[in-house]
Amino acid sequence: MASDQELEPIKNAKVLMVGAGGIGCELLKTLALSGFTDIHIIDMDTIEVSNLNRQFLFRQSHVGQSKAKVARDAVLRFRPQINITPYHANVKDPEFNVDFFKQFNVVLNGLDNLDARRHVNRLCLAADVPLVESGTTGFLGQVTVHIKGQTECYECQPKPAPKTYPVCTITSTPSKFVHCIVWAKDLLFAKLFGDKNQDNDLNVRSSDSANSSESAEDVFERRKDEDIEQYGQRIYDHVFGYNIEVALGNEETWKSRNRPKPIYSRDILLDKPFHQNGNLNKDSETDDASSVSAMVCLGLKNPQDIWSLVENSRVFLESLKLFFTKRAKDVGNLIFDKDDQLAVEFVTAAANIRASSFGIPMHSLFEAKGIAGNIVHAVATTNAIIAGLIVIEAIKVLRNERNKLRMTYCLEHPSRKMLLMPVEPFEPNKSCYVCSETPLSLEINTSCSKLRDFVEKIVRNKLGMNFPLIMHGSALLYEVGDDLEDDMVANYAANLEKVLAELPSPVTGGTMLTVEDLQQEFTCCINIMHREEFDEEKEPDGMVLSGWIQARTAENGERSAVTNGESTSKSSNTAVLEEENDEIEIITTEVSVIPSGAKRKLAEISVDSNSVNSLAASDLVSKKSLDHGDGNNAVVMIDDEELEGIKKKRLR
Ligand SMILES: Nc1ncnc2c1ncn2[C@@H]1O[C@H](COP(=O)(O)OP(=O)(O)OP(=O)(O)O)[C@@H](O)[C@H]1O
Ligand SMILES: [Zn+2]
Repeated sequence: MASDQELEPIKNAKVLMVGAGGIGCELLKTLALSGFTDIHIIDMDTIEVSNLNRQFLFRQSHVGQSKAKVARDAVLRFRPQINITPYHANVKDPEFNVDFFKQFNVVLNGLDNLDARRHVNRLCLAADVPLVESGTTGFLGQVTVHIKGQTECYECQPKPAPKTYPVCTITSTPSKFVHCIVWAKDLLFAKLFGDKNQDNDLNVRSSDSANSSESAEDVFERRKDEDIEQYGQRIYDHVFGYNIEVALGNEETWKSRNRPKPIYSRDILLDKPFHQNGNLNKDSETDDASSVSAMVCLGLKNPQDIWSLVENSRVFLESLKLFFTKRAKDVGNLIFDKDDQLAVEFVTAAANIRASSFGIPMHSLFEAKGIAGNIVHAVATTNAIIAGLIVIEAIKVLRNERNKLRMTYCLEHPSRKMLLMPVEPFEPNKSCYVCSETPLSLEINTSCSKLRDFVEKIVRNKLGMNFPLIMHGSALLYEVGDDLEDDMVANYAANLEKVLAELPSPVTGGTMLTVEDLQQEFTCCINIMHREEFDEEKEPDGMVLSGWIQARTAENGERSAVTNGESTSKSSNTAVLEEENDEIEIITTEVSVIPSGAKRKLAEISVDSNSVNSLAASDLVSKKSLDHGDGNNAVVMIDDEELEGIKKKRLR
């Protein structure tokens, strides 16, 4: 039992929790039961049915209500004497500025995306408030402590890039089910139901147009004289039949691979009644677009069943038809969403038919949804363990027990009979552009790239700034803010459309730009280097940001640099475990959010499409990672020798 004196720093502490989801619910409960009396909590979300299995402060009747507010009410029921202040808001909102952060003794993150984590990290640095950061993915989890000037900040280690697949694997030579899912989701689904202006590398030429001298017709366009059934069958035959035959013509490709088999709807659905077993669900007629389901229409009930090729073909045609008849308003704007039942049905069916063609085992809708949505099912126990560890570290921070601070990793399999691995925190990375003053370098074609490209791709996406201000010497090139004069707004808008070298204060090779985020109170300098050409596949942004290298470790010398993680907006608490330079990465990935109108290159096609969030365990744990199935989950095994190595890499 702790003495009154020991409890004093806890009782007097004012803490900020960010996120009231899986970790957040556990954390709020544990804080309240540990003696904390002044807790502020920010969460921007409302409660969803899918949260109820693990976010135990919420009940069915709370669905649709603010997570932060309901969590507060639930905890006050068993700890009525404490103060909990909820904010149903985005932590990136301007009200949560440096002054707001300064009122807290410690900030505790229970977030699920890189964007928000980076933002909180910067505010904690600017306000000089310690941050306890956390993340879980299935059985894996981690808690890290970040104190300005004493330990690494959250961004000291660059986050790994999302897992990507070579374009040709996706379009021509899939060998795993995940390749078929990526094809179905990022190419076929996007082509049929998404923004027509997006880049898409599906073969759009049919046999008719290939033979004709006229310019190729896009086979994915519905013809005027075609009913929806005919259209669906034509798409089916094109993507699973004709395109495979075309691919088979390239003999070289198949010398070392199994040849795929073209599949035509007439061969699969021949003589089969349209609705199987007579169990068509006639009651499925509904006007509610969100509940439209091909499975319901076809009487397929169990999402864990693996459908036959005939069933997959039926679901493919039915879901395509339903999109064009019941969800016609959405067509043209759709982005795959794991919570969109009809989209998941279509993608499952399309991926399975393609898998069947390439001799790859088919999967159930449940499994396909998990792969397409990058879902690693959350484990409530991991969240509870991690929340407990956050509170332990928070208490050490409040008691100023600097030497006792630990970053702790929750493993899937015990190592030396231990499931939890504590590691002393690292010192700050001297080349971190966030917590040190090291300038970054940007290679860019200053005579073609516009200021807008620089702002979108570098300042917002790579550097994660929300309210940027860009200066060249004393000349202001760009600024965002509510209180700007009209002529300044017009001036900055005009600057955005100018190429760098033609700005009022020209930006060319050798220019040093200062970029500042007024809300995050974060400044960094970027050394501009002019470069004429970029490799479209390897450098799709047409610019390369560098200078942010990994810190030295005592034993290994320089760590190799990995690329920056991308910023995102909405996310889900999902994860993959990836190999990177022989080290383990625990990565929280996010559901695709493709900004409307944004064009994506095929080179960027990935399971999680465009964003990754990492809690960089990479520098701590050597690994043997056994990839299971489609690479979404991996078993971590750490042997004794490796454990010794970890111990040696401690903060000096
Ligand atoms: N920028 C942000 N501002 C405030 N809260 C945020 C922000 N980003 C994420 N969050 C919150 O962090 C919490 C993370 O919780 P969790 O990882 O359990 O995700 P979830 O959305 O509840 O569940 P799932 O994604 O698995 O359906 C969510 O409640 C989410 O609303
Ligand atoms: Zn740093």
